[in-house]
Amino acid sequence: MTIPSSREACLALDAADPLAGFRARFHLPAGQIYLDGNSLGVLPLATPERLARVIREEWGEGLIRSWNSPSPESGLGAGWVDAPLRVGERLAPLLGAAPGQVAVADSTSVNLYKLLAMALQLRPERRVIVSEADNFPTDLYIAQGLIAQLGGRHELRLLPAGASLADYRAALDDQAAVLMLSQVSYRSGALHDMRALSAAAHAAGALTLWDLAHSAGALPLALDADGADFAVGCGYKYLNGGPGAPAFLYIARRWQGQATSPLSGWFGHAQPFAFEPDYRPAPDIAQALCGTPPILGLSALEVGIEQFEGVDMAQLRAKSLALSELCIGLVESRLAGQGFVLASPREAARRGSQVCWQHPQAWPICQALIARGVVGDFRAPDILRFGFTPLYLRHVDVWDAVEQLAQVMASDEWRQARFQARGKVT
Ligand SMILES: Cc1ncc(COP(=O)(O)O)c(C=O)c1O
Ligand SMILES: Nc1c(O)cccc1C(=O)C[C@H](N)C(=O)O
Repeated sequence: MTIPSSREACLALDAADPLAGFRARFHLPAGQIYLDGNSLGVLPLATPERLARVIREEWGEGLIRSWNSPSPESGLGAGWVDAPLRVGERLAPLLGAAPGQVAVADSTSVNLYKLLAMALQLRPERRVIVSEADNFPTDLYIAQGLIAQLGGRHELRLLPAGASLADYRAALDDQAAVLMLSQVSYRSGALHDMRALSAAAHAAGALTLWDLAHSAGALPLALDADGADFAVGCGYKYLNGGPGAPAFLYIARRWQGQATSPLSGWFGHAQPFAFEPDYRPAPDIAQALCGTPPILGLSALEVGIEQFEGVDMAQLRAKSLALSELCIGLVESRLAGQGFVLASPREAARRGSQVCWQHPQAWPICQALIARGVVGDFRAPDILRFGFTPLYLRHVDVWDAVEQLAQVMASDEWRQARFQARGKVT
């Protein structure tokens, strides 16, 4: 891609952008360039009204009857009880999943726990979970905790970030039960080849569990076609479901009914409202549910997912890469010699939707940028991270953000930020 050489050239790209119209669907705070949608997505304009309706009408008026399916006679019933599967069904096309394989529930961490335990049940003779040392900590902590609960007979085998397909093939021996990876690295934005790694895992007799926290809504996904066995992901990042939005989980149809969630709550029962004393697992994806669904969070997430209606995911991917290429090109040309080292893969096809820079002063630079209204984030020890959300970011935003970065470096602002308190979220 040729990097636009002026702000006007960026504006021209925005004018020709087929996704430009989607920006109007979101509330974007004035005076900010938000490059953190990979941590917490922005507010869809339709969300407050939808939540107000759910609160006033479904909760306020319908009360307990809102759990039931809508009734034409009484006008009551909001189908709350079906919300985890209904919203899962709406999300499924974005994940490349045929119907009946996606549910929305719990947090990503809890879903990892449930699905990792299920995957291990399906490989009872095997003892190894293969993953990446730089995986998001919660993924590793969940695996460590589960291993301890299972009596310490399993092992977490971690490959370094950047390990090749050949390295994974070598690690996937006859003891490997599960390959558990984040498809896009939260730290570097590196993108794993799901199809090739799933095939490698299957060739070794192992299953796959993919964390799609930084993939869902950020790039086209094809869980079914790529042979994924299990997957989880966050609702509050690129899906714009709001802070603490419920997470999602995917279980390939071939494994449904073959393994049981270790959290055998009543919503995963074959007939929750039969109130039987003994647990009888639902035969389908509902088995991975546990307790009462958080209706307000689910309603907000449903609105977030609706914003993708009419979005061509190939166009979204093309724009995501154009924005990240623009960031790389501009930083490298305008800030050459100022200590910024690209920490994301240079090859576009190997990147998710973020660009990360290693810099010894990444933290104060990040703070100085935030003070100027350019909100990216810092990841210890020395990573400055910019997330690109193609539905609401423009080329000109990238241009302006790099301009601000250049001004931060030219001034002494970042030196002042250095002496402020550390330990905040960004
Ligand atoms: C790859 C990945 N997995 C999981 C999580 C978070 O999981 P949870 O929503 O359970 O906090 C994050 C970010 O917080 C993440 O980046
Ligand atoms: N989940 C988060 C939270 O509860 C508070 C602050 C940030 C987050 C994040 O999403 C971190 C994120 N997973 C990351 O990629 O760094």
